[in-house]
Order: sequence, then structure tokens, then C-alpha cells
Amino acid sequence: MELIEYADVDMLMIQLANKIAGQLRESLQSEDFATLAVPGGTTPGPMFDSLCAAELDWSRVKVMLTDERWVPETSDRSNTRLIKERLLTDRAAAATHLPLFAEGGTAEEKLPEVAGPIEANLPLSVCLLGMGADMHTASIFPGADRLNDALTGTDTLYPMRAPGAPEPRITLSAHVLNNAMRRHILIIGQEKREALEKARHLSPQEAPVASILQGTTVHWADK
Ligand SMILES: O=C1O[C@H](COP(=O)(O)O)[C@@H](O)[C@H](O)[C@H]1O
Repeated sequence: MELIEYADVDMLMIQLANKIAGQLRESLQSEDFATLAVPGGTTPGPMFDSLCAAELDWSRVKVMLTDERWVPETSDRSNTRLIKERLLTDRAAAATHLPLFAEGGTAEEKLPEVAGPIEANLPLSVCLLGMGADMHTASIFPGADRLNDALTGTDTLYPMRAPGAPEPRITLSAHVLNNAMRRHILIIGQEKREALEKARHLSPQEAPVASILQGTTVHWADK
């Protein structure tokens, strides 16, 4: 794991967007398509605001979430809504969105429908993850019902229900996240920095983020 500390949050968001845009361009030099996975939640919005304006051939980029809350897009909790409003806009509107949510059923029922297009576009060229103060990443939560499957299984996606998550989830597995060609984590503030340090000495069952730290660049700034 490499940790990059930035002078402030604005600097982090701009420089991380530049880094990801550069890595997508690099992928597009040798591949027909590049696949980008991004987190939801409250942290990455300002980074999306920069990345969406990057000059690159977005028509050859496929964008997916690392995880989704099983709520309709009308909900403020929808990660899909976040990326539609803040990432899949401006130049990045030309990208193809691979949804992690489908209306009309539970995560378990809709999983095969959602997994097909995702699986056709793996491995991920660039994977950006978030992390909660409870050391979850994507929607791989401590204490979750499918925690062990998501950490050790070879399926692409797992439905997930966890005490720390207010709604059912669907998440990319640690297997998929670890097979990404380039991997980053974006975290802000002292609480998450301390959680990250703690996670480095815990098992993935206790601190799911520990399962994907090897080879990952962590981008951090204080609030
Ligand atoms: O629920 C989620 O939480 C994590 C962290 O979110 P944040 O609001 O603390 O930034 C996020 O990475 C994940 O995608 C999201 O579904």
C-alpha cells in the first residue's frame, strides 16, 4: 500500500481526477475499451466534478459502481444517482454506464441480470474505492451476512445485508477488486486515516478494507 497525503481536499480531488484520467488514457492506448469502477457515498463527488471534464475518449470507457445500495434512483441514498449527476456528465456523458441496480426485484433476484454486462467488461482497468470509518470498502461490511463469500468467493457480485448498512446492498467481490489493473482508495479526515492504520493490523473479517490494500494507492487529505 502506498499513501499519498495532499495539502488539502481540493488539491486531492483535482490531482486524483488527473491521475485516473491519465490511467484511463493509458489503458485506451493498448485496449479497445477501458473499465472504471467508482465508489458512491459522500466523499467522491468533487473528484467526479473534475474527472467528468477530462479530455479522453470517453466513448470507449465503461463506468460502473464498486457497490450499490438497493434503493431506486429517486433516493438520495442511490449511488447510481450520484454518478449520473456528477460523473456521467460533461465529456464523460459519452461513457457507457454498466448499472449495478435494476428495478422490480431484490438484489438477490436481480443479481444475474446485473452481473452479465459487468462480467463481460472485466478486469477493471482502474478501480477507485471508498472506505467507511467502520473499515468497510465497497459494500463489504464487517458483520455482513455474506462477508466471507465476498472476501473469498470468486463470483463477481454479492448481495449484502449488514448491521452497519441501512439498506440491502450489492457489491463487487474482493476477487474482482483485487484483479483490477490499478487500484486507489479515496479517504478524507483523521477518523478514516486512523481507521485505515488500524485496518492494516486486522484481518479482512474484522476490517474488510484490509483485503484490498496490497498494491493499492491511498489518497488522503485532512478535512
Ligand atoms: O455506503 C458506502 O460507503 C462507502 C464510504 O462512503 P462515505 O460516505 O464515507 O464516503 C462508499 O465507498 C461506498 O461506495 C458506499 O456505498
